Amino acid sequence: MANARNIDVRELSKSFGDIQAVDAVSFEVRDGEIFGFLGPNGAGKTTTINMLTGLARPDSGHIVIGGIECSCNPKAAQHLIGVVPDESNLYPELTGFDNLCFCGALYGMPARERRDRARDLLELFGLSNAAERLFGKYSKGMKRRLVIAAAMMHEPAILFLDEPTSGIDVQSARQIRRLLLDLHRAGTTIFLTTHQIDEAERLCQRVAFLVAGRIRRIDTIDNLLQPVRGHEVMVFELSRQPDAELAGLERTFPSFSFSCGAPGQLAVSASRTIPVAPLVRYLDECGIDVLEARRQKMSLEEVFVRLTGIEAHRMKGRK
Ligand SMILES: Nc1ncnc2c1ncn2[C@@H]1O[C@H](COP(=O)(O)OP(=O)(O)OP(=O)(O)O)[C@@H](O)[C@H]1O
Repeated sequence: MANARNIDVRELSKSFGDIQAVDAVSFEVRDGEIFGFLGPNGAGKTTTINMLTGLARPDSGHIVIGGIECSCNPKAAQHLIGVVPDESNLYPELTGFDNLCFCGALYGMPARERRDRARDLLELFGLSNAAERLFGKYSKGMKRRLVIAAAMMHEPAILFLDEPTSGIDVQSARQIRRLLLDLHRAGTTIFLTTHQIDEAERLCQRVAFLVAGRIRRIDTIDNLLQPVRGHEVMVFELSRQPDAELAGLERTFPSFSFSCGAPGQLAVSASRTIPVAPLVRYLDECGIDVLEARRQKMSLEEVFVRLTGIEAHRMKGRK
């Protein structure tokens, strides 16, 4: 059924010369959810969001936003959406307030209405004190907040954000995540791209894992975390490489799995709590000192690595 706040994407593809940036991607974003598009650099996230927001033309496929087929009626679809690009699209020589009013004018809002809305959004985004300051003088975090406010001027049902917290300080990123959760609570559907797995875990109800232009998996965070729930991993830093002791460890502790990672590192995993003392004693009897033992939190990151084979640190490389 047509719904003013959902997105339906079928078999969407786009290539640049020989590069298949997006390859027959299909997914649905449900009414009022925060949906994350997660993938490493070059996975095709920006190309997808650009097609969804009318900034790039698909080679093939269908995009339906709020029940409107975008290729037939792009203008009507545009009215339903707000877009927060990865680069700022506002004017440095205008104040924050004037930038918002200008965006409102582009959407045909009457002068009074856009001034009221601009004031409300500056308040909501914690920027009232900077309303009359030039946008060019804002800090990076303030700029990002104003760019989101600008995208919300015409009260869109659906908000698109490309890497909303990349390149800003931790506190501003936290503030932006809080704002997105507030918008979500107010009923806005949010589609965001990110290469930060922990951000997706904190914000989204569902995520799609995108690798090399294709979707590997789409599911709720809850379902994705199911296989690692109750699972525990301990990492031991040792005084020497424990390769020769692996067989003995496996015989003595049959319910644990052991693997050697970085030099001098032993990873122990189990589907129950791992007691540290017996392992330390065993290693001590083998003449190996335990320098450090730490419990690893099982997270969406672990699930992503298992499903895609891509290590988390590769996700975090910047362009
Ligand atoms: N205008 C373009 N011309 C040529 N190739 C492009 C263009 N835009 C994107 N690509 C290529 O398409 C692929 C997908 O790029 P895209 O920017 O969509 O990925 P991404 O997941 O957003 O990555 P990032 O996190 O680095 O922004 C990459 O191989 C990229 O080099």
